[in-house]
Amino acid sequence: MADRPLIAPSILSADFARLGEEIAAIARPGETRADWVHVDVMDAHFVPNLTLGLPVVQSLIKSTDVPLDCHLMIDDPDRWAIGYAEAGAYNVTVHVEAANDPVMLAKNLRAAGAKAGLSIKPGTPLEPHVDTLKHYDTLLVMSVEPGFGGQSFMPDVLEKVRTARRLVDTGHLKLVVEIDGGINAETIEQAAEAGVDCFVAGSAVYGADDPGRAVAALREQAARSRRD
Ligand SMILES: O=C(CO)[C@@H](O)[C@H](O)COP(=O)(O)O
Repeated sequence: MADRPLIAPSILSADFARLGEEIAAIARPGETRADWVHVDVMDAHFVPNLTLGLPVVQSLIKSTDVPLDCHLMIDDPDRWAIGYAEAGAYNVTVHVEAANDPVMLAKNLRAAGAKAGLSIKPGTPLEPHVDTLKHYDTLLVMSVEPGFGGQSFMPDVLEKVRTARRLVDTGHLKLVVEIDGGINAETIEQAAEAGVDCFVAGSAVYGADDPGRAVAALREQAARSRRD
């Protein structure tokens, strides 16, 4: 398990006209600093929303030293994901429902210098992919249907988190278990109890008056609730 809970604010809930400042607000040294910046790339095909792509990510990488956690909600990630790794993204996550050969893609992402992540939608079972988990650095369990921020947390997915936690702990895998969707002061405790390492939070961070303080508060709450 990660030494301390990781908090990854999702810039989907930030002001896109002031992205640099919004990231700077969670990048100052100290407890208010985010561990990763979560970047939701959406193509209006895999999900019914359109956000940003590689040129914006390239600019963000130049503008911050907080590692970028790129979550690709796009069709054909086998073709597009590598560009994010080559641009210097810290972690590149693709959807198991979208990739043709997610294991090969993970190998290519690692060869390009990035961590490789696999994401699963709420309705996608984990079991068929258990044997492949050793090929990934992160497992992003979606706790809302991907596409939009501000949705309600789906507690049913916690069973998948518990399974993933057990597999990581018993198999000594170096896999960060990440959760995304509806994480806030009310829901983070159950996610932490289930064994999540990294918490993506959009509206709970960027909807707060002080995003940095929200990061610190979420991390503290998760730390109190995690099982060690
Ligand atoms: O990937 C997604 C949505 O598809 C998420 O990253 C959301 O952006 C999280 O936002 P909140 O649910 O925390 O508001």
